Amino acid sequence: MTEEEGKKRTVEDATTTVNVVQKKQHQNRKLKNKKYKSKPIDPTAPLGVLQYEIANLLKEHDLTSAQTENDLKLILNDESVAQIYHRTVTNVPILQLSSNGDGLALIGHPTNIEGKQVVVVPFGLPGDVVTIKVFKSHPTYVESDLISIEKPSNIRDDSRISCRYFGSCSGCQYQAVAYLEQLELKRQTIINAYNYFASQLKQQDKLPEVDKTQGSPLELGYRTKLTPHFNVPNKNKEIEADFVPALGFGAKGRPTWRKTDGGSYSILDIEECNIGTQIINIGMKNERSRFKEEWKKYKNGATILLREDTHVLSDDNDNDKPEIIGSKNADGNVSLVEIEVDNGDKLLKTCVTESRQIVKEYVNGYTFEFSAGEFFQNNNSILPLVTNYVKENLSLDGLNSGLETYLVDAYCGSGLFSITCSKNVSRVIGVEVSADSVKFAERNAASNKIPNCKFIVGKAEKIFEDIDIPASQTAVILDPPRKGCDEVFLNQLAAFNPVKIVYISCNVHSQARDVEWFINNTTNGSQYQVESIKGFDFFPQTHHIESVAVLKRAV
Ligand SMILES: C[S@@+](CC[C@H](N)C(=O)[O-])C[C@H]1O[C@@H](n2cnc3c(N)ncnc32)[C@H](O)[C@@H]1O
Repeated sequence: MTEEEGKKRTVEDATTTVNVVQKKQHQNRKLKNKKYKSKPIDPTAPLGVLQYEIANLLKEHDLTSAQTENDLKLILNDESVAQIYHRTVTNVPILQLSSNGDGLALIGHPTNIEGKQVVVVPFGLPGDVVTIKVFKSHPTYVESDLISIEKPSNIRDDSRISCRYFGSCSGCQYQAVAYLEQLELKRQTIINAYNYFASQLKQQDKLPEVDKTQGSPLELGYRTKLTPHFNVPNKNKEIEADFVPALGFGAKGRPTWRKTDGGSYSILDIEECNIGTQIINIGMKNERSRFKEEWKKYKNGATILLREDTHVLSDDNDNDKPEIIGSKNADGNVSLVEIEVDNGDKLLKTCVTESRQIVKEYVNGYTFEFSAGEFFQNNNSILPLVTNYVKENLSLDGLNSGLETYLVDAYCGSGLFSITCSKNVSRVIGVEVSADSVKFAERNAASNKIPNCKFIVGKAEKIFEDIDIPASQTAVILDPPRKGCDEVFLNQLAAFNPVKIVYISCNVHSQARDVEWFINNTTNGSQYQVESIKGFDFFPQTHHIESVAVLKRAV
């Protein structure tokens, strides 16, 4: 610690001592009777994962949870105690990164001289030394706002930040970090996830080393879908004649004590988003102008859909020109972006705002159509790399050569993996709960001239009702939503006993939980080994990571 840092620490400790005295004085006052109500949390959702991260931080620093508890009853019932908790703290070293991309640190406890508080610092990077304002308390941690960076981390380079909203928008966390470093941070998120949620497999030495994260070919301008939203003020609230609500994304690092003009304090007004594609940003500009006129028609808030639609332009056939429907500019013309890609194709991009409108994407030579409001992956640039990787890891080509091979695509959406992995497979069966997506999966198989795909509407486990393909010649793709697979499905998957499982997930925590449960708790699970785990960076500049785990039946 430098002399200057030492002085700051002394000031902080002195403040803490004064606060303890103040707190004791206030303890004698009559308390109101507000109670803290904790809400149930999915352990694999960000707040659930935070509890694992806190436990890990305490272990590393030899602290007990009793030493870091916050007295919520006191804070809720005595304003002056709340003021003691919610204070500015200087000279705070950021120790770790949460999987949500926030810094984690330990600060002195305001009412327990022996204790510490765990503090979450948005936009803090490990190695930063920062000044923070604590503004909200929870039983096991406090939330803070980053006020200033006293000493930057060696992975921080603020000159890299290319978005004017970075630091107050909840969308991106890592714009100040070099891209290769971002990939390493995300690899660490995967390692941590398996440590927390597959700890038995870790202890049993049944987990491979996590591979290097595959980067996205586009680091900015990649998002083909954005959904800015707005809230309408309560009709009893007086508003200025020219008032327009904020239209954008969740605000972060801007707590209620820092009020701004207009809109809800929880939504940040956004005019452009530099992780969005060019046409999505043009659509955002168009729709913002329209929204200024039209927001009063809405009783409550709403979300505006901006989804990129792509057409390959054919020079020689005028009849092939696409029907152009999409977001219009102030002159009433549909906004278009024309680009030429490496193979010489000319692509025409529009921005669709109607959730039922059909849009197109091109992946690895295949064309996909789907309803704009339904699920489709959001970063087209990385899809050829992911689909190739999944295909290679199904290893259907080399499976007992001469025999027929089969693929089951559970949670198949509009057929992305079924279709891109269908070559050299005898049959593909996809299952998907959304009937609309299944309709498009069938249509996509037909338009791509893939005759061997069949799709079923239903929950993933429906696939096992009448399965007539041999498990020893079958590989299974899983790509569930964030909450992961349920036990009913995993039990039936294990009973079916396929040779290979490729599990793709946008929530590596539920993936790790499912992989451990499948191997250690299902009938045939112990026959499987985890062959590889690799991250794919679908969302550069953000904390999100897509993880692909490959499981192989060893016997
Ligand atoms: C992450 S998306 C993956 C879609 C597809 N694999 C793709 O990459 O385009 C998850 C899909 O699972 C579907 N889904 C959600 N719960 C399901 C369930 N219990 N059974 C089957 N499909 C489900 C959703 O509708 C969604 O299309």
